[in-house]
Amino acid sequence: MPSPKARSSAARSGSVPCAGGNGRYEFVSLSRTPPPHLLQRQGSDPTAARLRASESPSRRRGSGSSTSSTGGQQLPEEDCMKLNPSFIGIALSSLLAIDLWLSKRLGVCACEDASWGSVRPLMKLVEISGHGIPWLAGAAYCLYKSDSAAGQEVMLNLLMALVLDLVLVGVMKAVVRRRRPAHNRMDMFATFSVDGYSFPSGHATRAAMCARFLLAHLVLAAPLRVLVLLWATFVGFSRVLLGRHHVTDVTFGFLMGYWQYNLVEMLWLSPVMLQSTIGQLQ
Ligand SMILES: CC(C)=CCC/C(C)=C/CC/C(C)=C/COP(=O)(O)O
Repeated sequence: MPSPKARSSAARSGSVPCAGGNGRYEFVSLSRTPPPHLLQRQGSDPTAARLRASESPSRRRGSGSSTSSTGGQQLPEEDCMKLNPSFIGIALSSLLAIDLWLSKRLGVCACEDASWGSVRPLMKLVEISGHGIPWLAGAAYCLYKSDSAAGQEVMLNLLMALVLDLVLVGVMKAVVRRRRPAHNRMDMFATFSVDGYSFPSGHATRAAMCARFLLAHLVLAAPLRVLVLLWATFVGFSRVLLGRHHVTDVTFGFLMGYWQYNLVEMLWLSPVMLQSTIGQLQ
């Protein structure tokens, strides 16, 4: 990406971005002699060289070398890279900047002194409602108490889904290693070491996956179904309000949790498998 310095000096000298020898953009002065590689291709006519500069990058590709020359000066490859932002690179950096800015602005319960600090205890209750321990304990208890084969099957698969979620999120966090927002206070209860990382939000994956699971396997009245959806949304949103996560951590977490439910359906433990598992335990 062109540095502000590069941009301002380019503006002063009337330079324009143009193609380097390897199809990347360099800054070339319109008022000075064009670089030799442009002159080589166009003879000694600077106007023709300027016209070539507006060609599509794909047409220029393939004529490259590992260094590029500007005004007769050899520039190392890395210097040219700084002047050659790709569209995806710019889009990602912009998204990241918006994400950081928005997450900071929305972290209104990040501490007691924050603008909505008084509702922090309530947000922490929402946090506990989406924590792994109550869900694992609840599913294990329901499995133990269930006296129908269908109920046992559903609860065993919910347990399997919760463990799968912990593993997949743990692996993802360990690979991506994104730090939590700077304004987060690390006062969460019962965390693994990978929970020091931010991407994706484990609460968001669990909320999305469990909401889909409950809606698919429990017979619930319409108001309860709405409540489940509202709960899942609120768990995700509360992560940003508490300052625990960036907006993108939660958005990706929701998508990952939604997809994880598909995986659970694919890996669904059947009654036959259940019988043999119970038989082995007895
Ligand atoms: C039985 C057993 C080993 C349970 C472990 C449950 C546990 C400690 C889950 C971690 C839940 C947690 C704090 C996730 C972090 O969520 P984020 O939304 O902050 O990523």
